[in-house]
This record gives sequence, C-alpha cells and structure tokens, in this order.
Amino acid sequence: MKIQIVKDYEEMSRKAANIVASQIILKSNSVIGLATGDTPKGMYKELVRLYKNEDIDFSEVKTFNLDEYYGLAKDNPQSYHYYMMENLFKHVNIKKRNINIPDGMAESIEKECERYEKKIEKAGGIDLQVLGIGRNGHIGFNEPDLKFEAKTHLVKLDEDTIKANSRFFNSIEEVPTMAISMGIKTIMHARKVVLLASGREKAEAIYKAVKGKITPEVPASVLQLHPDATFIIDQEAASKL
Ligand SMILES: O=P(O)(O)OC[C@H]1O[C@](O)(CO)[C@@H](O)[C@@H]1O
Repeated sequence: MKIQIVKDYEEMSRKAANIVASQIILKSNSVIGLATGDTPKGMYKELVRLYKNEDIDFSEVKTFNLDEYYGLAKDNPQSYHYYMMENLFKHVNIKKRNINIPDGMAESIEKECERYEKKIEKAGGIDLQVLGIGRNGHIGFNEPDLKFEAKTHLVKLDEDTIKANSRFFNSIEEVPTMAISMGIKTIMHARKVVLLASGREKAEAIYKAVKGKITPEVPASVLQLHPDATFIIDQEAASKL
C-alpha cells in the first residue's frame, strides 16, 4: 500500500485525475472502476477539463461503478446513475454502451448482481478502481463486518452511512436503506486501486485502514493486502497517521 499525503482537496483531485488520465493514455480501452460521493467530484471536474483540453479520449474506455441505491430509478437525482451523468459522462465522449452501473430497480437483484460480475469478467477485469472511504471504513457500500469474499451483492446500509448520506436527500427518511455494491472480492481483483480521502472526518477511518488490523470491521483495511493500492489523502485525512 502506497500513501501519498497531499496538501488539500484540490491537490488530491488533480493527482487522482492524473492517475486516471495516464491509465487511459497508456491503454485507450481501459476498464475503470468509478466511485461516487463528494470525494471524487473534484477528480471528475479535472478529468472533464483534461478531456476538453484534448488530453484524454474516452471513446474506448469502459466504466463500472461501485454501487447504486436499491429502489432508485436512473433518473432520480439522488441515484448514482444521475450523479455520474452530471459529474462526468455527459461532459465527455464515453459511449453509452460502455457505461456500467448496477440497476437499483432490477426485478431480480440476484440476477442483476450475477450479470454485473459477468460483465466485469467479460470486459477483462478492472484495470484501475477508484475508491472513496466511508467514515466507518466502508469501501463501495461494503459496510463493516461483511465478509471479505463477497462479490456484487445487495447490502443493508449502516445507520452511520444513512446518516452521513442524508445530506444529499431532503430528509433522512428518504435515504434508501439498501444498495447494490461490488463486493470486496470484486474490488480486490482490480489490477490497480486508488483510494481518495479528504478532511478530518476521514482521519480515523484512514488510520484504521492503514495502520490497523486487517479485519472486515474496517473494510478498507483489506487494501493492505492489495499488490497495487495507493491512498491519496490530504493532510487533514492523514492527521492521525
Ligand atoms: O465521498 P463521501 O461523500 O464522503 O463518501 C464516502 C463513501 O461513501 C459512499 O458515498 C457511500 O456511502 C461511497 O460511495 C463513498 O466512497
């Protein structure tokens, strides 16, 4: 696990965008795993800037998002489909057929999870996975105590996660209580992983993920075992290291 401590959110976003950009430049048909939440928004903004500057081309890139809320339609402004369209996809030349996000409205969740895993496999696996981290150490929506061997599956969200994500909704009651998420096993199969964290509220989770015991109670701690994982964290998120 490599740790890069940067000054602030802007530097974190630029560094992360450069890693994604260089992945795309070196392999135009890269398979990139993407995350949502507040953390990667700056990275997406920078990627859009690089695209508009004609530095990168998304025409052959395939993407797989980590997760989607269960029960939210694609056009719901709180869905991760909507988030990805707004923050990245509608601004770049990615082909619609190359965008993959779990379908939170699928009739059979079990089949949807299987389909998603198969599609990742068929694409040749994920070259580069971008991750954020929850305050409880979750990655994707893999909450503490979920087994490390999980693949894409339906997850029950923790109270803490529901509370943290209620800032994106009108009220806490509106926050879905379940989500479809790539599992830890899916994430660990990515050839390269980049985890981003910014702000003091992530310091404890970063400390446990980097210095703590490898345990499903801190899902991100499993990345200590990944052969090519880099944490790009700002000084506040690194303040407990
Ligand atoms: O970047 P944020 O908004 O702090 O979210 C952190 C993590 O929480 C999630 O949004 C899910 O709760 C993840 O997708 C993200 O990595």
